[in-house]
Amino acid sequence: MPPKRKRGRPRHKLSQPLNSRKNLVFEKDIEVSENLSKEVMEYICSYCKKSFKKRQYLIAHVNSCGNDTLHEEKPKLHCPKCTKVFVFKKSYKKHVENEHYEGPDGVCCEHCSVICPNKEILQDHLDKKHNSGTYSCQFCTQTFVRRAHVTRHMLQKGCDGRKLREFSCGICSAKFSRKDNLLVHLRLQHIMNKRFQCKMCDFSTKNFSKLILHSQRMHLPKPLQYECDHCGKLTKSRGSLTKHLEIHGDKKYACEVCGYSTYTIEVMRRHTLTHVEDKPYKCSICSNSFIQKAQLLRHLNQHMEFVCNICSKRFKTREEATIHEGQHDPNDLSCPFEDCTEKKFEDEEHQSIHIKEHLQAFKCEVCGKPFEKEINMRRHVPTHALDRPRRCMYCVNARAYVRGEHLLRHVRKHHADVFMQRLMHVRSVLGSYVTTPRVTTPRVSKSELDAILNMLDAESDRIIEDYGTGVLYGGLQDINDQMEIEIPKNEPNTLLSEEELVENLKELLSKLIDQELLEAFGWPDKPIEDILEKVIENCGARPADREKWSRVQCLRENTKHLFIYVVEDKNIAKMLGTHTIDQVIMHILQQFIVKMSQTAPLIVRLLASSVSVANRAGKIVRDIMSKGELGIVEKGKDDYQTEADRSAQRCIIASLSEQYPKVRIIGEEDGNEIQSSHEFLETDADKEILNLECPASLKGIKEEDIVVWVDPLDGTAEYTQGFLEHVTVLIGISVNEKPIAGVIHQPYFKAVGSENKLGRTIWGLKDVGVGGFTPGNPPESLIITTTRSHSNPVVENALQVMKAAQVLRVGGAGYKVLQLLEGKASIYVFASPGCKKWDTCAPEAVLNAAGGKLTDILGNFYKYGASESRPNKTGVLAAVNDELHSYAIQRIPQELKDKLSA
Ligand SMILES: Nc1ncnc2c1ncn2[C@@H]1O[C@H](COP(=O)(O)O)[C@@H](OP(=O)(O)O)[C@H]1O
Ligand SMILES: [Mg+2]
Repeated sequence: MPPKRKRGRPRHKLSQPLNSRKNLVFEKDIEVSENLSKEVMEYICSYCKKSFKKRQYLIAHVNSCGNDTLHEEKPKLHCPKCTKVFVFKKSYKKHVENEHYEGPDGVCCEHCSVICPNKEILQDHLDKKHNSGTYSCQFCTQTFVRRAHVTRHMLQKGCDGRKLREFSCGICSAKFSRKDNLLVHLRLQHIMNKRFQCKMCDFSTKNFSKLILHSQRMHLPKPLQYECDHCGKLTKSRGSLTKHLEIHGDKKYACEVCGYSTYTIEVMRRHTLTHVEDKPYKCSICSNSFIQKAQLLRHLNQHMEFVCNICSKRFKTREEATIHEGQHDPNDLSCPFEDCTEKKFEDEEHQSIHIKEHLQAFKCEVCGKPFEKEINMRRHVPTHALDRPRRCMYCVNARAYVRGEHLLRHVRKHHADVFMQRLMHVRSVLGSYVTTPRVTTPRVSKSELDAILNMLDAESDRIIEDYGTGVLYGGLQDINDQMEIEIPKNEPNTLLSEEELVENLKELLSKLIDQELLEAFGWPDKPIEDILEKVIENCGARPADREKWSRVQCLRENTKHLFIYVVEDKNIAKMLGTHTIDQVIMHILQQFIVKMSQTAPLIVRLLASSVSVANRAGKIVRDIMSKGELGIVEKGKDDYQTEADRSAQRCIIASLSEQYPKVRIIGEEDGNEIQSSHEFLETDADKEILNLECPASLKGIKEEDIVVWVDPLDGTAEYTQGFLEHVTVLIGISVNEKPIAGVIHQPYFKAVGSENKLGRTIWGLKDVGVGGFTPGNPPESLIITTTRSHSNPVVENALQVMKAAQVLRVGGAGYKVLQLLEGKASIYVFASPGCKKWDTCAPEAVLNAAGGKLTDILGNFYKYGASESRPNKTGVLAAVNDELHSYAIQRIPQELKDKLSA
C-alpha cells in the first residue's frame, strides 16, 4: 500500500540550503494581482525576521545577512483590516470578500466586526467563530465546528446506519473512503509510474515529498548549535535556546490536577495531556493512546509479534512465523528449542508442559516468578521494593501498596467518598462532566485514575511531612464521613500521645490476652512493646521492624496485627478500614466498659456511674470558680448556696436519673425535680469500679431499694472563702436505710508530683473496701477534726471533753471524714444539729467500708430512707475504728447528749 497522502492543506515547509544566490529556491513566485494593495505584501528573512516589501530586497539582504544556511519563506499577506496573515493569495482574497465585504447588501456579525456578503456566509462565520463545537452527531455525540462536517462525518463513519461509501481501485484491490484519496492512489501508483531520483545519492522514490524529506535529512549541512551557558546543552536554534533558558528560572507552571510543576508552558501542555483520556496518538490495535508519536511507535512494537503456534518462538513478521512453523514436523515429540537438552517426550501433553517452561523465559530476580513477557516481569519486580511504598492515608488497614493501581482499587472500594471527591475534582479541572452531579458507578478513564493516584501520593507526602514520620495512619480521615461504627467518644481525629498509647495498650492487652500467657511473656515488668511483639509472634504474625519504624509506629503496626490475628472480630476488621488505630483501641476499650456496665450488678454500676458523675460535677465546680461569678444565695443563717451547688446538683441528678430512673435521688439544693439537662449529662462509668467483684449480699439490689443522697458541694462556706481543698462532691448510696456505697470527690486535690492535674475521687463499697486514696493509720496523739464555720458553745463543749492533743477546724463533712481516712485526725466531732443526710450518707458509707464508724453524738446510726427527716439533729461523731468511736461516745457528757436529743 502506498503511503496515504496527508489530510488537509499541505504545510509549507520548504527548506533548502542557500549557499549561493544561484541556489536560492522559491517555490513559485506569487503573482501579485493589481487589485491587491502592495502594503499587504511582505517578504521575510527567516534568519533575522526582517521583512521586505520586494523580493529583490530580500535577496539583497540575504547576501548581507551572511548566513549560508538561510531558508527563505514565502511572502506573507497581511490583512490591513484585521490581524490575519495569509500565505495564499486565494485565501486572502476569500477572506476580504467574506469578512470585510464592502457592498451595500452586506450582513454584519453581531459578535465581531465581520461583514459578510450574505446570510449563508455569515452563518458559516458564526458556526466557525462563535458557536464552535455546537454541531454534534446525533448517533455518536461527537461534536463539530460546522454543520457540513457532521454530514461528512456521517458519510465517513456511517453512524446513521447507512452503508459506507467505498471507492475501490479498479486496478488493484485498494479501497478508500474518499474519492480524492482514490485519485491520489491512482495517480501515484498506476498512472505516474515515474520515480524521483535524488541528485546526491542513489535514493529514488515515487513520492516527491519523500525525496524532499530525504534530501533534508541526508544532504543538508548539520544545523548550527547554540550552547547554554548554564548547563552546556546544545540546541539547534536560537529560539530553542531561549526556550531552554527558562528551565534555569522558576517552575512557573503548575498542573491543577496533580500539582506537578515545570519551567515551560510547552512541558506543562504536554503534561496536561497525561490527564486526558483522548491522547493525540492512538493505537489502532488496542485502546491505548499516547502524547508523543515516538511513544506510540514504541508501543506498536509490542503488537508486532508473530508467534509460532508450535514452539511459540516470536517473529517480527507473519511471513517469518509462518515459514518457521512449516518447518516443524507435527509428529515430532521432541523439544523444538534448539539449545534444549530434553529432547524426547512421551506424549503431546508432556511436550507442551515442557515448552511452556521455555516460554516463561523471564524470571523475577527476587522471587523467581516466571513471566512470559518481559514487560510483565518488569512490572512485577518493583513489588519487592518498599523504598517508597504507597499508603492509604484514609485508613489504618494500611498495608503498603507498591503498585498504584492496587492503592487506587483499595481507595475506590473502601473509601468511595474520597475517590468520588477526587474524581469530581479531576473532572472539573479537565472540564469533563462538570455538570454531571454524582455518578453512582462512574466509568473512570486511565488518565483520570493516574491523576487521582497523583493526588493520593501528594496527600500522603504532605501528611507524612506535616506530622513527621511518627504518624502514618488515618491522617485524612474525614470528620463528616458517615461511619457505620460509632466513633469513640473522644475527639475523632485525635491521636493518642505515646504515653496514652502505652497506657491504653496495657489495658487492652490485659483485657484481650490471657493473664497467664501475658505473665509468661514478662507482664507486667517488661516493656509493653516486647510483650506485644511476643503476643503477635505467638499468633504466627511477624512484628514490625524496629529498625525501620519508630517506637510509636511499631506499637501501632503491631496493634494492627493484634486486631487482625488475635481479635478475629468482623466489626473490628471493618473498623480498621475506616478508623485510626488509636480510635480502634479506644473503641474496643469503650466496648469493654459498655459490656461491663451492662453486665455488672446494679450497685456496682451505680457506684461506677457515681464516680464519673462526681468527676464531672467537680469540673463544674472548678469552672464556675474560675469564671468568678459564684452567684451566692443565702438559704438561712450561715447557710449559703452558689451557682456551683446548683449546676453540680443538676449534673448529678440529671445523669443518674437518666440511667437509673427508678432510683430515688435526693439532693441538698432545692429543685430536685430539675429537668434533665443534656448539657450536663454524664453517662460514663468508671472502669475500675465496673471491674469490682460484687459481694453476693449486694447482688440482688433493685433500683427501687436505693436512695441516693447528693451534696453537690460540701463546704460551701469554705468554697466562697477560698478554702478550696475543703470542698467535696458527695454522692451517698443507701439501701434499706443504710449507707452502703459512697463517693467523695475532691475537685481541688493536688497530688504530689502532678500539681497540674486537679481532683481525686474516693469511693467505698460495703464488704468490698475503699479506693482512690491511700489509707493512713490514725495519728499517735488524739487529733479531733470539727467544723470551721458552724461552731457554737455546745460544739466547743463537746470538743473540750475529748482531751485532744490538737483540734483541726475544717469545712465540710466529706473533708473531715477524709482526714480520718488518711490518718490526719482520729475523731470527727460535731455536737450540733446543722448537718443533713446528704452531708453524711457518702462519708459514712466510705468510712464504714474502710472499717470506721459514723453515728450521732449518742452513738446511734442515722437512717437514710427517703422519708427520713433531712437534718442530723443529734450531731455527728465519727472515728476510723470502733475503739476510738467508743472512746468519744464515753467522753460526751450525758447532759450534752440529752440536750441534743431533746
Ligand atoms: N448551723 C448550720 N447551719 C447550716 N448548715 C450547717 C450548719 N452546721 C453544719 N451545717 C452543714 O453541714 C455541712 C458541714 O458543715 P461544716 O463544714 O461546718 O462541718 C455543711 O454542708 P455544706 O457546706 O454542704 O452546706 C453545712 O452546711
Ligand atoms: Mg454539705
